[in-house]
Amino acid sequence: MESKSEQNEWSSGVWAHLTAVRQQSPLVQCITNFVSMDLVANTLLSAGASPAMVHSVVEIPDFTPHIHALCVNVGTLTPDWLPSMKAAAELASKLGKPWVLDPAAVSCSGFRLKACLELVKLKPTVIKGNGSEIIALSSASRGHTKGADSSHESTDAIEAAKSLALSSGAVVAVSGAVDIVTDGKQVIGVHNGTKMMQKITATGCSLAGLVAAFLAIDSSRALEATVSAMSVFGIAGELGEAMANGPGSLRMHLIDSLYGLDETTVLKRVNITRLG
Ligand SMILES: Nc1ncnc2c1ncn2[C@@H]1O[C@H](COP(=O)(O)OP(=O)(O)OP(=O)(O)O)[C@@H](O)[C@H]1O
Ligand SMILES: Cc1ncsc1CCO
Ligand SMILES: [Mg+2]
Repeated sequence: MESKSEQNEWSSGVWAHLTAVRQQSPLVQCITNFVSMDLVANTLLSAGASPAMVHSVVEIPDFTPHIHALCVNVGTLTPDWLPSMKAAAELASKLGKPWVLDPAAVSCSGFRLKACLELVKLKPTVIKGNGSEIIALSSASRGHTKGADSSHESTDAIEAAKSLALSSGAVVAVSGAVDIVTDGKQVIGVHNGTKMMQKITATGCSLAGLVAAFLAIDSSRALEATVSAMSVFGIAGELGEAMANGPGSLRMHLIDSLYGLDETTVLKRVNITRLG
């Protein structure tokens, strides 16, 4: 059982992170899939960050030095996108800017798995995937694929996440019923969120973008910033679901709830535990 004071510490950390994002409005470059661009950008705006979907390899040398964080998502990867992703990731790492890798649907082809393994070598600050994605990336093998959806519980991926964190040096985050965050030693569980979020495409991609925004304002504490982003997004989903009639209206209410989140609600709803 988490002690009351530990839970309070997590809650005040989550609120402090959200407040900092709202005050500093970090610029987050997103090289993300076509399905997710709109929801990722709107999620970042609602949280107070500034999204920029800048993809072209020719723009990266000019633009990436100005960003505060980067999110790379391979959900609709083609061979002509990969050089942009690698160039942005390499530059972000070189300039000490935090970046997030979302290995969306990594198991769907050998091409995608190889691309993700190459991106992992470029030192992402955080790797965020669903259970199946983290298991595949950690073992560098495709196994069964359900495309962008997970066929595993996030808790099935704890050992894979720890092993990937240790081999890559990244904090690894697994989204699902319980969001798992690990640096290979500590394992934290974020119990916010609602099942219906799985019925909106790109909620996981949006979460990865949000993690990038939170890293931008606390990059030296990647594990804590990631936990905070996951809790905030989950709480917005919980509040959104209470107003929604189904996934379509949840999408709208999730964005509104994220925008309107206040301190009392955050302090009351944060549900974070140490799992190891
Ligand atoms: N069963 C569940 N209960 C509570 N919250 C959930 C559940 N499933 C997913 N979520 C929440 O939904 C969000 C998206 O996670 P999910 O694992 O569905 O992402 P994903 O598979 O990467 O999605 P996508 O690829 O469509 O972007 C997370 O914030 C997560 O906490
Ligand atoms: C549905 C879908 N297909 C490729 S990426 C994506 C968005 C969720 O990851
Ligand atoms: Mg995903």
